[in-house]
Amino acid sequence: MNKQQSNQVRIELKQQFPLTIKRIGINGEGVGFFKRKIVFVPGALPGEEVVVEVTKVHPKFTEARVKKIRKASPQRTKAPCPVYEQCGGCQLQHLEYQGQLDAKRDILIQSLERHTKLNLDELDIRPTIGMDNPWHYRNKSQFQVGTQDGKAIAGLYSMNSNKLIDIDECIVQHPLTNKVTTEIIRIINDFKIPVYDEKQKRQIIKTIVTRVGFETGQVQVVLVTTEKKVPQKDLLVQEISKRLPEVVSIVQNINPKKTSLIFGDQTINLQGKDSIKERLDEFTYELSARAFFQLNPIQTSKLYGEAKKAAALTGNEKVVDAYCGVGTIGLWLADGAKEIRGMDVIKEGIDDAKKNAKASRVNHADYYVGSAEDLMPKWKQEGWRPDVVVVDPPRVGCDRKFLDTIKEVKPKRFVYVSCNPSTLAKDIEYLKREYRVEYLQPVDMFPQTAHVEVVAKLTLK
Ligand SMILES: C[S@@+](CC[C@H](N)C(=O)[O-])C[C@H]1O[C@@H](n2cnc3c(N)ncnc32)[C@H](O)[C@@H]1O
Repeated sequence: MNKQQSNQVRIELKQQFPLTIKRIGINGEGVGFFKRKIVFVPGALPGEEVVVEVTKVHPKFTEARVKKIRKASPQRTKAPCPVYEQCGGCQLQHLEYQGQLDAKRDILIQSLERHTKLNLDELDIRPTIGMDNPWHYRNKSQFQVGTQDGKAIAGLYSMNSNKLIDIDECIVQHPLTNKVTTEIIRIINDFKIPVYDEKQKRQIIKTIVTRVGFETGQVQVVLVTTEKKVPQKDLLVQEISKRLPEVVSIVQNINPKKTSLIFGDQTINLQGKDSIKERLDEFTYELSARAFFQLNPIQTSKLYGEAKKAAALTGNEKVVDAYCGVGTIGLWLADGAKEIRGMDVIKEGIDDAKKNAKASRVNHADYYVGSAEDLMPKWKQEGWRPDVVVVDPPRVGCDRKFLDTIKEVKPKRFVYVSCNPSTLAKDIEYLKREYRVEYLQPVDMFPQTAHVEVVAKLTLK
């Protein structure tokens, strides 16, 4: 069948057909082709032969669900989480761990195929670095608060509906985050503290965020609320301190907006410190509520180790730690660098970064509040040029203005730590005239999910 004919193939809603699954797609779904049209099937695995039913038809792709598995993958396994199907927070629990690691490398390959013109046969794309025990790895939970049968609950909104799934034992979370959230909900119910304002028809306590220091055992609780005033706030704080001695910091963050962003701009200390401490190898980090910190501390050491390897410092380099958060990567690289400059848009993160450098006796690192796209051109204009640049941007990738400055400043090495292979691929493509990709190293920061983290080493041509 030629291409024109294949485009004329009509796929109808509820239509059923057999499908062989070829790959895992970027969102963790199985990917197959029906008469050359791409079909996404959540829950299906590579190598499987399934019968699917079409659930949605789009101009360029089709969504379908598994009706029957005719031939199952030998890597299919039973997902241990009781709310796996409803929750949607994890996408790959039904795939054995080695299969997940392979799938993540393949997702990276798919992104490079899609967004670059690189010859993939010539690229060194390494096997994904996994975890020994890929459970209970998350140091932070962000559970939404709601009500069910008149009682407060905390959990995640289902991927496919607006329903809040009550979660009291999430198996990818550190047990302390589960314990703390469950106990706070118990306190709210014990004292009948309202989480929803019936009159105003709005949520009062929106989200309970807990972050634990794996090495220190310290826990911070952030109560995200729509306004400053919360009924029985003092009682709630007092009970949390009484029942949960591991909680060393309780803060309130006010976010009146209805957005997907958890935090608003205002944070108030309610009890204890403003931050908690965490240790990774020999470094101690101070973490404020809004400051970014990697979610999987065990893999973070491996990730930063890879960043350090790729930076290949000799002691003489001026290094930029762009999108630095609390300064973690820069500190990791500090003993090999002559000078380090880091920047981040979150002021609390930069405040923490300065404290962290001081605590680690690193005197040759400076941290600045501001965006990478504003500060890099400014430094260039002032005549300050780095030899090595490490970036770790959010999912949207690097700003073009920042990458344009990199092309002009021409650091010898550009180390790209990425949490989104699509934007990584686009940015690599944008830099390809100036930079050669030496290798790409995926690291599994989020077992059981389809998220892929990669360290890419680029060198100046
Ligand atoms: C993925 S985190 C990386 C943080 C840090 N490197 C680490 O490993 O913990 C991305 C960071 O980029 C910051 N950020 C977002 N947009 C930025 C921008 N345009 N310029 C600088 N930093 C930015 C965020 O505040 C966040 O701390």
